[in-house]
Amino acid sequence: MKTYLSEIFSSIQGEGPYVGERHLFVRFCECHRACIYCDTITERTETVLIEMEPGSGKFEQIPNPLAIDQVMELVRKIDGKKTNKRISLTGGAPLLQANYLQELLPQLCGDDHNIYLETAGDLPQQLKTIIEWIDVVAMDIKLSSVTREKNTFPAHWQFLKTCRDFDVEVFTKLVLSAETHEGELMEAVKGIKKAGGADTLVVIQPMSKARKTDAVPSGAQLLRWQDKVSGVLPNVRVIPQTHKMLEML
Ligand SMILES: Nc1nc2[nH]cc(C(=O)O)c2c(=O)[nH]1
Ligand code: SF4
Ligand SMILES: [Mg+2]
Repeated sequence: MKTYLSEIFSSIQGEGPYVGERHLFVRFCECHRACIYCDTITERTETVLIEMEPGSGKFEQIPNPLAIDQVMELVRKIDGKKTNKRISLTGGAPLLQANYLQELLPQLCGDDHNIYLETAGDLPQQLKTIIEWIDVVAMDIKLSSVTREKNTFPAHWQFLKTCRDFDVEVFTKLVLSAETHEGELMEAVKGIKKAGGADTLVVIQPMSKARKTDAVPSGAQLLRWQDKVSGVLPNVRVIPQTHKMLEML
């Protein structure tokens, strides 16, 4: 089996509650969504860019698609000394490649890697097929007032409930822009409470300026939303994308 990857690199996790940890990022091509703030190329690429020496800005290119053995060999080469605390599967949408992950993840776990899944959080059926190998799920709850797409709350609730049913560590991430509709935000938070429980961690991630939008939220908006959200779910943190401040991958 083969898959299309866009990048493999080691960096400092820049998002969420594990911010600051060293992670090995494996980025999958292709996505079923089109968030207006997307900062990633989501098309299939001809080659995968591999930063063999972290932070060097120098990339080896290997033609896509990649077989499982090729990915395992690359991971062993880059992370031979196990300097990375976790392997972050990101995209694009890694869950679109669930069949591939069913073969790759047992091998990565066999090498004792901790698996962190970065996901749009809306493909519950695909999640079920690989959840046994996942250690941490970083799931988005997409607001249509922010993404400019149609609402997908029911899929998010099923997804979050699946994480809870399988007892897998999960946190929710709400990317908020200046255009966030407060009613939609509060509906999302109530949905999170119902599907995930009152102890579910909510990370508010202020949208970063992107190619198609510069509607970054103000400090006053973030403070207001943190107050409102914490009225429903007490465990809420505002964490910006720190790797962008550092101009790192
Ligand atoms: N440093 C760093 N941290 C990240 N956390 C989530 C990322 C992503 O693109 O999914 C990301 C990324 O691209 N780089
Ligand atoms: S889900 Fe992620 S990768 Fe896909 S379009 Fe949205 S921001 Fe981009
Ligand atoms: Mg990113």
